[in-house]
Amino acid sequence: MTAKVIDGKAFAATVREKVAGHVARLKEEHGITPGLAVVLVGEDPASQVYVRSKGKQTVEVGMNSFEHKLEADTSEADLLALIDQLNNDPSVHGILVQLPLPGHLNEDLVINSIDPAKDVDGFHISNVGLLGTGQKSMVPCTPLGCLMMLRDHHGSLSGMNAVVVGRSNIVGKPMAQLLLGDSCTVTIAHSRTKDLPGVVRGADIVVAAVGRPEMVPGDWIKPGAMVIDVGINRLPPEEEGGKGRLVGDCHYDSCAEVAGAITPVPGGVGPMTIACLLANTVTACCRANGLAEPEGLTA
Ligand SMILES: NC(=O)C1=CN([C@@H]2O[C@H](COP(=O)(O)OP(=O)(O)OC[C@H]3O[C@@H](n4cnc5c(N)ncnc54)[C@H](OP(=O)(O)O)[C@@H]3O)[C@@H](O)[C@H]2O)C=CC1
Ligand SMILES: Nc1nc(=O)c2c([nH]1)NC[C@@H]1CN(c3ccc(C(=O)N[C@@H](CCC(=O)O)C(=O)O)cc3)C=[N+]21
Repeated sequence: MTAKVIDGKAFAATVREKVAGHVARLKEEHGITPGLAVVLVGEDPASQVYVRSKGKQTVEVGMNSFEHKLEADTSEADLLALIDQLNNDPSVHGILVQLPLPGHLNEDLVINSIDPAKDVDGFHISNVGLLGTGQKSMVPCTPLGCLMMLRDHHGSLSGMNAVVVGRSNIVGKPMAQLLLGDSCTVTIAHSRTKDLPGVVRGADIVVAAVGRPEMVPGDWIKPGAMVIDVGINRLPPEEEGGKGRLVGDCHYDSCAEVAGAITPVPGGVGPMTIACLLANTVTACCRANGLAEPEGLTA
């Protein structure tokens, strides 16, 4: 079997089109322009690339983009003061603080200082609790993008065995919650899991969010399973120079031989993450203004 390739890049473009339509309507009918503020602390090159790409796409769908770049040695008090200012700015509907933060800053404290209604990452404890209890919340962008692709490819996920490899707060745990919400039987695996190959072999849906290049080989995959590869790993550059190849947490070629469907890296989960960030910003803007929120853009 050769897997169907799930084209996250193309899917993300359709999500952005929907977002752009809602943005245009908000402007025409209500005179409101959704705004997204992105805060970057420090100069991590990968983070700078993502922040630039988010800003560009925010503007392309007609929203306002506010970029705040702070020095790597910014104090916690200064960062909290900026967040307070953004919380109180009515032109800002979404706030994203790029992670990871430099070590001297308390990530939990910073994230929990964001107004939950503007927390478009869905990382605030209040949104985590709402998601865990099946209530309306802001849903983390990466898991939301994965869920959209799974539903689009398969329809109902009810009763399927899903294995999420990785238990981070930003990907693994919220992914498991969303799959549970769609009535999957969910297993969360991690570095202490016994017989990981055996666990993964039982999965109809595999979501790999580990951060280890090409860790999941094809012989762990049940024939016909759906493989969602969240990993973004840059291999060391070759001698000829250049940036080094980008690979996922799954060994693409061998997994694609057995899977029913697979997301590539790049061009899979990554573009969907950014599209869902824009979708969450429109959703937050509608909620803030007491307007009906767009359908099909959240879980
Ligand atoms: N495409 C996108 O939009 C995004 C991509 N990413 C990428 O996804 C990957 C995961 O990110 P993130 O969740 O933040 O990573 P974290 O480092 O926070 O978590 C990694 C998880 O993988 C588990 N793990 C590590 N080694 C193994 C192993 N050998 N076997 C089984 N489990 C293991 C860890 O287990 P334990 O808890 O026991 O240590 C941990 O739960 C990264 O490559 C990251 O770059 C992240 C966010 C967005
Ligand atoms: N508060 C916060 N929210 C995040 O959502 C967040 C974060 N911090 N910190 C970092 C991770 C990582 N992340 C990615 C988003 C898009 C791509 C993406 O678009 N990747 C392209 C390739 C990009 C390239 O070539 O480098 C692709 O997969 O096709 C990747 C990774 C969001 N994250």
